[in-house]
Amino acid sequence: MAPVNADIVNGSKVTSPVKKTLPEVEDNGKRYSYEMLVETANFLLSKTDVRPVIGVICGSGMGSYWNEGSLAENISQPECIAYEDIPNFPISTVEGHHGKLVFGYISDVPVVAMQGRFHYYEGYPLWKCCLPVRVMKLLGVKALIATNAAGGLNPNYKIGDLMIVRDHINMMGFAGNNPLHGPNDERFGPRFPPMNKAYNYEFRKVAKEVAKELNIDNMVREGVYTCLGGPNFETVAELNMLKMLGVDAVGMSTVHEVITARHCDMSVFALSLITNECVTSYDHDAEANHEEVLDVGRMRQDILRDYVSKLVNRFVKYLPQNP
Ligand SMILES: O=P(O)(O)O[C@H]1O[C@H](CO)[C@@H](O)[C@H]1O
Ligand code: HPA
Repeated sequence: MAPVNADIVNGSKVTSPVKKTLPEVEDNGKRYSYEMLVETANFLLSKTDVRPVIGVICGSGMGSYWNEGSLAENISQPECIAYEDIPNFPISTVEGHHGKLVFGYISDVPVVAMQGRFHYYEGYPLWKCCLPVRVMKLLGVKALIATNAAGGLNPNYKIGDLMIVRDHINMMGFAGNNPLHGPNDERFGPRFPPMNKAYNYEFRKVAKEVAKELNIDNMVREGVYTCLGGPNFETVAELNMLKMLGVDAVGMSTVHEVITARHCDMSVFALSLITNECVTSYDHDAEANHEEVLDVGRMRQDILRDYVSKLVNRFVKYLPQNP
């Protein structure tokens, strides 16, 4: 048997090499009412004059932290509010996820961006991971742009490609884990929302046109995303199963956010950055890791920033008008 690591276990007394306070993420089954989220939205509206119509979720390494030149940094007249200062909001615990809402303008369109999202593996139930999406709705947001880092399962995909999400497979939902699980508040949306038009057709069409205009169509794909619970990356057998099911890219987010957004009638566009190749053979030496995910995000940040800026500018024409 390998000797016990003396840095971790000192005699019978277990010590931690790095002192770290872990965040409280347990909710003890408590759900947030419509009224509580109205309180959160009103708090935010009192802190800024920006009235966002598009919400952006920045994926891992895709503006999820403040980095010169990143998508989030491209927001003009930015007003940042830390998650920990927002009533009823969870806090970000993942490396590379900053934990701030940024209000401001992209291409002169008022937006709110999440610099850091919430994942199931952090310990949050799915409804809580998606709480910001409902808050966005209450702020007046009409369309959601969700970006994510994902492993490329489609053998034609290369690291650094962008995948427009055409559809998803809700693997966690198959096991009954759904952000809409529990009592339904009709003020957000119906008990049984349809999902066959989850990813807005016009947005996807425009995104392909814009890719051509920016001369990046050789790296822009369209495919099916799935979200697994994480935090471990997948086994070879799991990835081969997902491949058989028609999955093109694998991640640990987005699906529940999209379901929540569609439930409350927001239009949705989602974009995956392929940060690593999914390993589907036992002969392959590579191992997925989060550092690579963040590095590829940095590598593609300029392209992503310019692409999303142009998308915001074009999507705005397709937003439903107020009655
Ligand atoms: O989906 P985002 O937040 O972009 O991040 C992806 O990258 C992380 C793994 O490296 C996971 O959190 C996965 O979901
Ligand atoms: N699997 C799951 N989530 C991910 C991956 C992956 O390969 N890459 C980035 N997020």
